[in-house]
Amino acid sequence: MPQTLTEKILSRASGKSVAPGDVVEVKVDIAAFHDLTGYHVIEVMEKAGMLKVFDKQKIVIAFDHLAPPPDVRSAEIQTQIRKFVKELKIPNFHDINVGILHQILLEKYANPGYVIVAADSHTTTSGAVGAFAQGLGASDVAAAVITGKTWVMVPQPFKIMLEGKPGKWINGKDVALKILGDFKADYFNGMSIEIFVREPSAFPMDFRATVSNMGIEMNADALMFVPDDETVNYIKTNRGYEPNTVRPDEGAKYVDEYTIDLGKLEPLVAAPHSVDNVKTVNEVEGLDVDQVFIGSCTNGRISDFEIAAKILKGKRVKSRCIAIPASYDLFKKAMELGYIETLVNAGCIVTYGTCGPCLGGHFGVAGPGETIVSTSSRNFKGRMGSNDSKVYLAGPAVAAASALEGKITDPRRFS
Ligand SMILES: CC(C)[C@H](C(=O)O)[C@@H](O)C(=O)O
Ligand code: SF4
Repeated sequence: MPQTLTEKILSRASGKSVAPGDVVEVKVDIAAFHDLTGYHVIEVMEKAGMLKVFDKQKIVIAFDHLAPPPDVRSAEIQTQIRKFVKELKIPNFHDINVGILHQILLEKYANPGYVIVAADSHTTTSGAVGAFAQGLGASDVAAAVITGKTWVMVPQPFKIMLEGKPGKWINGKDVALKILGDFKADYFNGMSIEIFVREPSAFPMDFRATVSNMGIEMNADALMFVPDDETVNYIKTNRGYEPNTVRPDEGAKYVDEYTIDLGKLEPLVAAPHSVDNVKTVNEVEGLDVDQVFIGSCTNGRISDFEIAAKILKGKRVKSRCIAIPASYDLFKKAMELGYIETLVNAGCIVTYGTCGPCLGGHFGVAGPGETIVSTSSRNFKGRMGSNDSKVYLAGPAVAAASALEGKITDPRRFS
Protein backbone atom coordinates (compact mmCIF):
# COMPACT_ATOMS: atom_id res chain seq x y z
CA MET A 1 0.00 0.00 0.00
CA PRO A 2 1.41 3.42 -0.92
CA GLN A 3 2.09 5.41 2.25
CA THR A 4 1.80 9.07 3.15
CA LEU A 5 4.71 10.82 4.86
CA THR A 6 2.91 10.46 8.21
CA GLU A 7 2.46 6.71 7.72
CA LYS A 8 6.04 6.23 6.55
CA ILE A 9 7.56 8.03 9.52
CA LEU A 10 5.33 6.35 12.10
CA SER A 11 5.80 2.90 10.49
CA ARG A 12 9.56 3.24 10.78
CA ALA A 13 9.37 4.57 14.33
CA SER A 14 6.98 1.84 15.51
CA GLY A 15 8.56 -1.03 13.58
CA LYS A 16 5.31 -2.01 11.87
CA SER A 17 3.12 -0.83 9.02
CA VAL A 18 0.63 1.68 10.44
CA ALA A 19 -2.65 3.17 9.20
CA PRO A 20 -4.66 6.20 10.40
CA GLY A 21 -6.43 5.48 13.67
CA ASP A 22 -3.85 2.94 14.91
CA VAL A 23 -2.50 3.60 18.38
CA VAL A 24 1.18 2.72 18.40
CA GLU A 25 4.29 3.05 20.51
CA VAL A 26 7.04 4.89 18.64
CA LYS A 27 10.72 5.50 19.23
CA VAL A 28 11.58 9.17 19.46
CA ASP A 29 14.62 10.66 17.75
CA ILE A 30 14.65 13.76 19.95
CA ALA A 31 12.98 14.62 23.25
CA ALA A 32 13.26 18.25 24.30
CA PHE A 33 12.12 20.83 26.81
CA HIS A 34 12.73 24.42 27.82
CA ASP A 35 13.04 26.26 31.11
CA LEU A 36 9.35 26.87 31.79
CA THR A 37 8.15 23.30 31.21
CA GLY A 38 11.50 21.67 32.03
CA TYR A 39 10.88 22.35 35.65
CA HIS A 40 7.76 20.11 35.50
CA VAL A 41 9.47 17.46 33.36
CA ILE A 42 12.20 17.08 35.97
CA GLU A 43 9.66 17.10 38.79
CA VAL A 44 7.79 14.16 37.16
CA MET A 45 11.08 12.27 36.69
CA GLU A 46 12.01 12.86 40.32
CA LYS A 47 8.60 11.73 41.60
CA ALA A 48 8.86 8.58 39.51
CA GLY A 49 12.31 7.98 41.02
CA MET A 50 13.78 7.79 37.51
CA LEU A 51 16.20 10.64 37.04
CA LYS A 52 17.84 9.15 33.95
CA VAL A 53 17.73 9.74 30.19
CA PHE A 54 17.45 7.13 27.43
CA ASP A 55 20.19 8.67 25.28
CA LYS A 56 22.09 11.82 26.23
CA GLN A 57 22.68 12.79 22.61
CA LYS A 58 18.96 12.81 21.90
CA ILE A 59 17.90 15.20 24.63
CA VAL A 60 17.79 18.90 23.78
CA ILE A 61 17.25 21.60 26.38
CA ALA A 62 17.06 25.36 25.81
CA PHE A 63 16.33 28.35 27.99
CA ASP A 64 13.98 30.72 26.20
CA HIS A 65 10.74 31.54 28.02
CA LEU A 66 12.53 32.86 31.08
CA ALA A 67 15.64 34.10 29.32
CA PRO A 68 17.21 36.11 30.79
CA PRO A 69 15.32 35.47 34.05
CA PRO A 70 12.84 38.28 34.73
CA ASP A 71 12.37 37.39 38.42
CA VAL A 72 13.82 35.32 41.24
CA ARG A 73 11.56 32.30 40.65
CA SER A 74 12.68 32.11 37.01
CA ALA A 75 16.32 32.26 38.06
CA GLU A 76 15.67 29.43 40.54
CA ILE A 77 14.05 27.27 37.85
CA GLN A 78 17.03 27.76 35.56
CA THR A 79 19.48 26.94 38.35
CA GLN A 80 17.64 23.70 39.02
CA ILE A 81 17.69 22.70 35.34
CA ARG A 82 21.40 23.54 35.05
CA LYS A 83 21.97 21.18 37.99
CA PHE A 84 20.04 18.42 36.18
CA VAL A 85 22.10 19.04 33.02
CA LYS A 86 25.35 18.83 34.96
CA GLU A 87 24.41 15.72 36.93
CA LEU A 88 23.21 13.81 33.89
CA LYS A 89 25.92 15.26 31.65
CA ILE A 90 23.50 16.39 28.92
CA PRO A 91 25.61 17.73 26.03
CA ASN A 92 22.87 19.49 24.03
CA PHE A 93 22.05 22.16 26.57
CA HIS A 94 21.54 25.75 25.45
CA ASP A 95 21.66 28.39 28.15
CA ILE A 96 20.11 31.88 27.93
CA ASN A 97 22.49 33.00 25.19
CA VAL A 98 21.51 30.63 22.38
CA GLY A 99 17.88 30.96 21.36
CA ILE A 100 14.32 29.70 21.33
CA LEU A 101 14.06 25.91 21.56
CA HIS A 102 12.13 25.43 18.30
CA GLN A 103 14.58 27.54 16.34
CA ILE A 104 17.52 25.62 17.81
CA LEU A 105 15.87 22.30 16.91
CA LEU A 106 15.41 23.54 13.35
CA GLU A 107 18.94 24.94 13.03
CA LYS A 108 20.83 22.08 14.62
CA TYR A 109 18.91 18.88 15.24
CA ALA A 110 15.69 18.18 13.30
CA ASN A 111 15.97 15.91 10.26
CA PRO A 112 13.45 14.65 7.69
CA GLY A 113 11.60 11.60 8.98
CA TYR A 114 12.46 12.17 12.65
CA VAL A 115 9.94 11.80 15.47
CA ILE A 116 10.42 14.76 17.79
CA VAL A 117 8.57 15.40 21.04
CA ALA A 118 9.00 18.44 23.25
CA ALA A 119 7.20 19.99 26.17
CA ASP A 120 5.87 22.92 24.18
CA SER A 121 3.00 23.12 21.74
CA HIS A 122 4.99 24.85 18.98
CA THR A 123 7.19 21.78 18.54
CA THR A 124 5.32 21.40 15.23
CA THR A 125 7.89 23.93 13.89
CA SER A 126 10.34 21.12 13.09
CA GLY A 127 7.77 19.82 10.60
CA ALA A 128 9.35 22.42 8.29
CA VAL A 129 12.10 19.89 7.48
CA GLY A 130 9.68 16.96 7.31
CA ALA A 131 9.89 15.72 10.90
CA PHE A 132 6.83 14.36 12.70
CA ALA A 133 7.08 16.82 15.59
CA GLN A 134 4.58 17.12 18.41
CA GLY A 135 4.24 19.12 21.57
CA LEU A 136 3.35 16.97 24.59
CA GLY A 137 2.61 17.63 28.23
CA ALA A 138 5.42 17.49 30.76
CA SER A 139 4.55 13.95 31.97
CA ASP A 140 4.59 12.49 28.46
CA VAL A 141 7.87 14.24 27.72
CA ALA A 142 9.32 12.94 31.00
CA ALA A 143 8.36 9.40 29.91
CA ALA A 144 9.99 9.96 26.50
CA VAL A 145 13.13 11.39 28.10
CA ILE A 146 13.44 8.31 30.34
CA THR A 147 12.43 5.56 27.88
CA GLY A 148 13.01 7.02 24.39
CA LYS A 149 9.45 6.14 23.50
CA THR A 150 6.03 7.72 23.29
CA TRP A 151 2.64 6.75 21.92
CA VAL A 152 0.59 8.26 19.10
CA MET A 153 -2.72 7.72 17.44
CA VAL A 154 -1.77 7.79 13.75
CA PRO A 155 -3.48 10.94 12.41
CA GLN A 156 -5.54 11.20 9.23
CA PRO A 157 -3.27 12.77 6.60
CA PHE A 158 -4.49 15.92 4.78
CA LYS A 159 -2.67 17.20 1.69
CA ILE A 160 -2.02 20.86 0.91
CA MET A 161 -0.41 21.93 -2.34
CA LEU A 162 1.39 25.27 -2.65
CA GLU A 163 1.48 26.51 -6.24
CA GLY A 164 3.19 29.54 -7.79
CA LYS A 165 5.35 32.22 -6.21
CA PRO A 166 4.49 34.57 -3.31
CA GLY A 167 4.39 38.32 -4.02
CA LYS A 168 6.90 40.81 -2.57
CA TRP A 169 5.54 41.24 0.97
CA ILE A 170 3.96 37.80 1.32
CA ASN A 171 5.52 35.44 3.84
CA GLY A 172 4.82 32.12 5.59
CA LYS A 173 2.47 33.92 7.99
CA ASP A 174 0.05 34.77 5.19
CA VAL A 175 -0.13 31.08 4.22
CA ALA A 176 -0.71 30.02 7.85
CA LEU A 177 -3.43 32.66 8.25
CA LYS A 178 -5.00 31.73 4.92
CA ILE A 179 -5.35 28.11 6.09
CA LEU A 180 -6.69 29.24 9.49
CA GLY A 181 -9.18 31.61 7.89
CA ASP A 182 -10.45 29.05 5.40
CA PHE A 183 -10.69 26.07 7.77
CA LYS A 184 -10.98 27.56 11.29
CA ALA A 185 -8.89 26.63 14.29
CA ASP A 186 -10.30 23.21 15.22
CA TYR A 187 -10.72 21.74 11.74
CA PHE A 188 -7.54 19.66 11.66
CA ASN A 189 -8.06 17.95 14.99
CA GLY A 190 -6.79 14.35 14.64
CA MET A 191 -5.15 15.10 11.28
CA SER A 192 -1.60 15.64 10.10
CA ILE A 193 -1.09 18.18 7.35
CA GLU A 194 1.43 17.32 4.62
CA ILE A 195 2.41 20.27 2.44
CA PHE A 196 3.85 19.81 -1.04
CA VAL A 197 5.61 22.80 -2.61
CA ARG A 198 5.43 22.81 -6.41
CA GLU A 199 8.50 25.06 -6.80
CA PRO A 200 10.60 24.33 -3.69
CA SER A 201 12.78 27.46 -3.87
CA ALA A 202 9.68 29.71 -4.07
CA PHE A 203 8.81 28.82 -0.49
CA PRO A 204 12.04 28.84 1.55
CA MET A 205 12.69 27.23 4.94
CA ASP A 206 11.90 30.39 6.94
CA PHE A 207 8.42 30.51 5.42
CA ARG A 208 7.92 26.78 5.99
CA ALA A 209 8.92 27.14 9.64
CA THR A 210 6.23 29.78 10.20
CA VAL A 211 3.52 27.57 8.69
CA SER A 212 4.65 24.45 10.61
CA ASN A 213 4.87 26.51 13.79
CA MET A 214 1.23 27.48 13.42
CA GLY A 215 0.19 23.88 12.71
CA ILE A 216 -0.72 23.67 16.37
CA GLU A 217 -2.96 26.75 16.03
CA MET A 218 -4.80 24.71 13.37
CA ASN A 219 -5.05 21.92 15.96
CA ALA A 220 -3.17 19.57 13.64
CA ASP A 221 -1.30 16.66 15.23
CA ALA A 222 1.63 17.56 12.98
CA LEU A 223 2.28 19.86 10.02
CA MET A 224 5.04 18.65 7.75
CA PHE A 225 6.54 19.98 4.56
CA VAL A 226 7.35 17.10 2.27
CA PRO A 227 11.18 17.10 2.05
CA ASP A 228 12.51 18.47 -1.25
CA ASP A 229 15.58 20.30 -2.62
CA GLU A 230 14.94 23.26 -0.32
CA THR A 231 15.05 20.95 2.73
CA VAL A 232 18.32 19.36 1.62
CA ASN A 233 19.90 22.74 0.81
CA TYR A 234 18.86 24.20 4.15
CA ILE A 235 20.39 21.37 6.16
CA LYS A 236 23.50 21.22 3.99
CA THR A 237 24.11 24.96 4.29
CA ASN A 238 23.45 25.10 8.03
CA ARG A 239 25.06 21.87 9.18
CA GLY A 240 27.40 20.77 6.39
CA TYR A 241 25.86 17.37 5.72
CA GLU A 242 23.27 16.04 3.32
CA PRO A 243 20.28 14.56 5.17
CA ASN A 244 18.46 11.38 4.23
CA THR A 245 15.07 12.36 2.93
CA VAL A 246 11.77 10.58 3.05
CA ARG A 247 8.79 11.34 0.81
CA PRO A 248 5.26 10.00 0.53
CA ASP A 249 4.67 7.27 -2.06
CA GLU A 250 2.94 8.02 -5.36
CA GLY A 251 -0.76 7.31 -4.96
CA ALA A 252 -0.81 7.58 -1.15
CA LYS A 253 -4.32 8.31 0.14
CA TYR A 254 -5.26 11.58 1.86
CA VAL A 255 -8.57 12.42 3.56
CA ASP A 256 -8.73 15.57 1.49
CA GLU A 257 -6.68 17.98 -0.60
CA TYR A 258 -6.50 21.74 -0.85
CA THR A 259 -4.44 24.05 -3.06
CA ILE A 260 -3.14 27.53 -2.35
CA ASP A 261 -2.00 29.76 -5.20
CA LEU A 262 0.80 31.74 -3.55
CA GLY A 263 0.66 34.40 -6.25
CA LYS A 264 -2.90 35.29 -5.29
CA LEU A 265 -2.31 35.80 -1.55
CA GLU A 266 -2.58 39.23 -0.01
CA PRO A 267 -1.25 40.36 3.38
CA LEU A 268 -3.48 38.91 6.10
CA VAL A 269 -3.96 39.53 9.82
CA ALA A 270 -5.69 37.62 12.61
CA ALA A 271 -7.76 40.12 14.56
CA PRO A 272 -8.41 39.78 18.32
CA HIS A 273 -8.96 37.41 20.05
CA SER A 274 -8.52 34.26 18.01
CA VAL A 275 -6.05 32.99 15.44
CA ASP A 276 -8.79 32.21 12.91
CA ASN A 277 -10.39 35.66 13.01
CA VAL A 278 -8.59 36.31 9.74
CA LYS A 279 -9.00 39.51 7.71
CA THR A 280 -7.14 41.15 4.87
CA VAL A 281 -4.92 44.00 6.02
CA ASN A 282 -7.18 46.41 4.16
CA GLU A 283 -10.13 45.47 6.37
CA VAL A 284 -8.35 46.69 9.50
CA GLU A 285 -6.10 49.39 8.05
CA GLY A 286 -5.81 52.66 9.96
CA LEU A 287 -6.31 51.30 13.51
CA ASP A 288 -3.92 52.96 15.97
CA VAL A 289 -1.08 50.73 17.16
CA ASP A 290 0.80 51.17 20.45
CA GLN A 291 3.43 48.47 20.06
CA VAL A 292 4.78 46.18 17.37
CA PHE A 293 6.61 42.93 18.06
CA ILE A 294 8.75 41.36 15.34
CA GLY A 295 10.11 38.05 16.59
CA SER A 296 9.24 34.71 18.27
CA CYS A 297 9.67 31.13 17.06
CA THR A 298 6.90 31.92 14.56
CA ASN A 299 8.47 34.84 12.67
CA GLY A 300 11.87 35.72 14.12
CA ARG A 301 14.06 34.53 11.26
CA ILE A 302 16.35 36.19 8.72
CA SER A 303 13.74 36.67 6.02
CA ASP A 304 11.47 38.33 8.60
CA PHE A 305 14.23 40.76 9.52
CA GLU A 306 15.10 41.31 5.89
CA ILE A 307 11.51 42.31 5.14
CA ALA A 308 11.31 44.56 8.23
CA ALA A 309 14.65 46.20 7.39
CA LYS A 310 13.55 46.91 3.81
CA ILE A 311 10.50 48.77 5.10
CA LEU A 312 12.23 50.57 7.98
CA LYS A 313 15.50 51.56 6.25
CA GLY A 314 16.31 55.24 6.79
CA LYS A 315 13.00 55.87 8.57
CA ARG A 316 11.76 56.20 12.14
CA VAL A 317 8.97 54.20 13.80
CA LYS A 318 5.91 55.99 15.18
CA SER A 319 4.83 53.20 17.56
CA ARG A 320 7.07 51.29 19.98
CA CYS A 321 8.78 48.42 18.19
CA ILE A 322 10.46 45.41 19.81
CA ALA A 323 12.45 43.11 17.55
CA ILE A 324 13.89 39.74 18.63
CA PRO A 325 15.65 37.31 16.27
CA ALA A 326 14.81 33.77 17.42
CA SER A 327 18.42 32.75 18.05
CA TYR A 328 21.93 34.04 18.60
CA ASP A 329 23.01 32.71 15.20
CA LEU A 330 20.16 34.56 13.52
CA PHE A 331 21.01 37.72 15.46
CA LYS A 332 24.63 37.54 14.27
CA LYS A 333 23.53 36.96 10.70
CA ALA A 334 21.05 39.84 10.88
CA MET A 335 23.87 41.99 12.27
CA GLU A 336 26.24 41.02 9.44
CA LEU A 337 23.55 41.82 6.90
CA GLY A 338 22.95 45.24 8.47
CA TYR A 339 19.35 44.54 9.50
CA ILE A 340 19.99 45.08 13.21
CA GLU A 341 21.59 48.46 12.53
CA THR A 342 18.67 49.46 10.33
CA LEU A 343 16.14 48.49 12.99
CA VAL A 344 18.05 50.18 15.80
CA ASN A 345 18.40 53.36 13.74
CA ALA A 346 14.67 53.23 13.06
CA GLY A 347 14.06 53.30 16.83
CA CYS A 348 13.37 49.60 17.52
CA ILE A 349 14.51 47.88 20.71
CA VAL A 350 16.46 44.77 19.73
CA THR A 351 17.61 41.73 21.67
CA TYR A 352 17.78 38.02 20.81
CA GLY A 353 16.75 34.51 21.64
CA THR A 354 13.96 35.04 24.16
CA CYS A 355 10.23 34.40 23.93
CA GLY A 356 9.93 37.76 25.69
CA PRO A 357 6.64 39.49 24.93
CA CYS A 358 5.21 36.61 22.84
CA LEU A 359 3.43 35.16 25.86
CA GLY A 360 3.34 38.31 27.93
CA GLY A 361 6.30 37.17 30.00
CA HIS A 362 8.63 40.13 29.93
CA PHE A 363 10.51 42.51 27.61
CA GLY A 364 7.47 44.52 26.56
CA VAL A 365 4.27 43.30 28.19
CA ALA A 366 1.07 44.88 26.76
CA GLY A 367 -0.69 47.39 29.01
CA PRO A 368 -4.46 47.89 29.47
CA GLY A 369 -6.20 49.28 26.41
CA GLU A 370 -3.17 48.84 24.18
CA THR A 371 -3.21 47.55 20.62
CA ILE A 372 -0.32 45.34 19.54
CA VAL A 373 0.65 44.10 16.09
CA SER A 374 2.71 40.96 16.53
CA THR A 375 4.41 38.44 14.27
CA SER A 376 4.01 35.77 16.97
CA SER A 377 1.62 32.82 17.06
CA ARG A 378 -1.29 33.62 19.36
CA ASN A 379 -3.64 36.52 20.01
CA PHE A 380 -5.86 35.09 22.75
CA LYS A 381 -7.22 37.52 25.33
CA GLY A 382 -4.40 38.55 27.66
CA ARG A 383 -1.79 36.57 25.72
CA MET A 384 0.72 39.41 25.53
CA GLY A 385 -0.13 41.08 28.82
CA SER A 386 -3.27 42.89 30.00
CA ASN A 387 -6.64 41.19 29.45
CA ASP A 388 -7.69 44.54 28.17
CA SER A 389 -5.14 44.64 25.34
CA LYS A 390 -5.73 43.62 21.73
CA VAL A 391 -3.32 41.63 19.58
CA TYR A 392 -3.36 41.55 15.78
CA LEU A 393 -1.19 38.77 14.37
CA ALA A 394 0.56 39.50 11.09
CA GLY A 395 3.66 38.80 9.04
CA PRO A 396 6.78 41.00 9.27
CA ALA A 397 5.77 43.28 6.39
CA VAL A 398 2.47 44.36 7.96
CA ALA A 399 4.21 44.59 11.37
CA ALA A 400 7.03 46.83 10.12
CA ALA A 401 4.72 49.01 8.01
CA SER A 402 2.40 49.42 11.02
CA ALA A 403 5.29 50.38 13.32
CA LEU A 404 6.38 52.98 10.80
CA GLU A 405 2.96 54.62 10.50
CA GLY A 406 1.78 54.00 14.10
CA LYS A 407 -1.35 52.37 12.69
CA ILE A 408 -2.17 49.16 10.87
CA THR A 409 -0.75 49.66 7.40
CA ASP A 410 -0.73 47.78 4.11
CA PRO A 411 2.95 47.12 3.28
CA ARG A 412 2.15 47.16 -0.44
CA ARG A 413 2.26 50.92 -0.07
CA PHE A 414 6.04 50.58 0.15
CA SER A 415 6.50 48.67 -3.10
C1 LIG B 1 4.75 27.88 27.93
C2 LIG B 1 4.49 26.85 26.90
C3 LIG B 1 3.94 25.63 27.59
C4 LIG B 1 3.62 27.36 25.77
C5 LIG B 1 3.36 26.29 24.70
O1 LIG B 1 3.29 25.11 24.93
O2 LIG B 1 3.18 26.64 23.57
C6 LIG B 1 4.22 28.59 25.13
O3 LIG B 1 5.42 28.34 24.50
C7 LIG B 1 3.24 29.22 24.19
O4 LIG B 1 3.60 29.58 23.07
O5 LIG B 1 2.07 29.38 24.57
S1 SF4 C 1 8.29 32.32 21.15
FE1 SF4 C 1 6.14 32.29 21.81
S2 SF4 C 1 5.21 30.62 20.67
FE2 SF4 C 1 7.42 30.32 20.59
S3 SF4 C 1 7.87 28.97 22.29
FE3 SF4 C 1 8.15 31.06 23.01
S4 SF4 C 1 6.18 31.62 23.94
FE4 SF4 C 1 5.82 29.79 22.68
